[in-house]
Amino acid sequence: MKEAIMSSTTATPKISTRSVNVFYGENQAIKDVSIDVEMDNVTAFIGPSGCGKSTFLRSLNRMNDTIVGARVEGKIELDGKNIYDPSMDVVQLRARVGMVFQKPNPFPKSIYDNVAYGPRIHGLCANKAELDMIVENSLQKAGLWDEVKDRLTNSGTALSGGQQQRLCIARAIAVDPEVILMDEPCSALDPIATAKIEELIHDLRGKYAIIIVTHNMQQAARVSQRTAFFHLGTLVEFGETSEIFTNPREEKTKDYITGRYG
Ligand SMILES: Nc1ncnc2c1ncn2[C@@H]1O[C@H](COP(=O)(O)OP(=O)(O)OP(=O)(O)O)[C@@H](O)[C@H]1O
Repeated sequence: MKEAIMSSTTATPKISTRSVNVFYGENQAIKDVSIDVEMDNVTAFIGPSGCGKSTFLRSLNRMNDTIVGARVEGKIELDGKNIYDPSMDVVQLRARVGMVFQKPNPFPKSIYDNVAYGPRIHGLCANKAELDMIVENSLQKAGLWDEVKDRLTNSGTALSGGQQQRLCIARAIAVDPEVILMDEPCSALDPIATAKIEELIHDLRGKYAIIIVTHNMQQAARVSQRTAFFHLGTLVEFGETSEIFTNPREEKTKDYITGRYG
C-alpha cells in the first residue's frame, strides 16, 4: 500500500498517523492517511464537503468511537503511544486531546461551572481557591475573562455565539490539554466573532498543538502554518500553508484553491 506521508519535518511529532483508514459500515471515508502534527504549529485541514476532514479529525481523539458502525484502522500515536491501544484511557485521552465543535455547545450551567466541570471530574484541584484559579486562567487564555468576570454565575447559554465558542475553548483549556481539535469553530459565527477566535488561535499557538478544520481558505491561510488538503477521503497534499496556497505541488490542490471545485 502506498504511504502518503507528505510531511517532512525534523521536529518530534505530537500526533503521528500512519496508513489510517476510517469506515462507516461498508463505506470508506478515510483512505490511507499518514500525517505528522507538530506542537508548535497550527495545522489546517481543508477540502471539499464530504472529503473526510471531520472524520479524520474525530479519529485523533477517538470521538468516532461514539458513532455506531464507525471503524478506524491504522496507527495513530500521541507522543509515540498508540491511542487505540486497549490500555488507553479514553476519558483521559479526550482531556489531553480536547475538541471544539462547529456549533458552540456550552452546558446549560453557569459560566463558572462550564469551565469548572472538567477539572472537577478529573480531580485537578484540591480546593475551591485552586478551582477558581483554573477557571480564571482558562477564561483569560480564551480571551473571555474581561467580558464575564462579573457574571460568572450567569448561564453559559445566555452568552453571544462568539462568547459561547470562547467559553467552549476555555472549557477545553481547563483540563490542561496538549492538543485542541477545532471542527469549523467559526462556521456559526459572524465576522467579528470569527476574527476574535482567529486572534485567539494565534495566541494559543505553541501552547497547544492546534488542528482546525475549515471550509474557509482565507481562514486556513490566516491561522495555520501547515495545511493538509483532503479529497475524496485521501490526503492529496500536506505542507507549509504558504506553499500550499501559492505553489501547490498537486493539480487537484491547485484546482481547489483556485475555486475550480468544492
Ligand atoms: N456518522 C456518519 N455515519 C455515516 N457516514 C458518515 C458519518 N459522518 C460522515 N459520514 C460520511 O463520511 C464521509 C466524510 O464525511 P465528513 O463529515 O468527515 O467530511 P467533511 O470533509 O468533514 O465534510 P464537511 O466539510 O461537509 O463537514 C462522507 O461521505 C459522509 O457522508
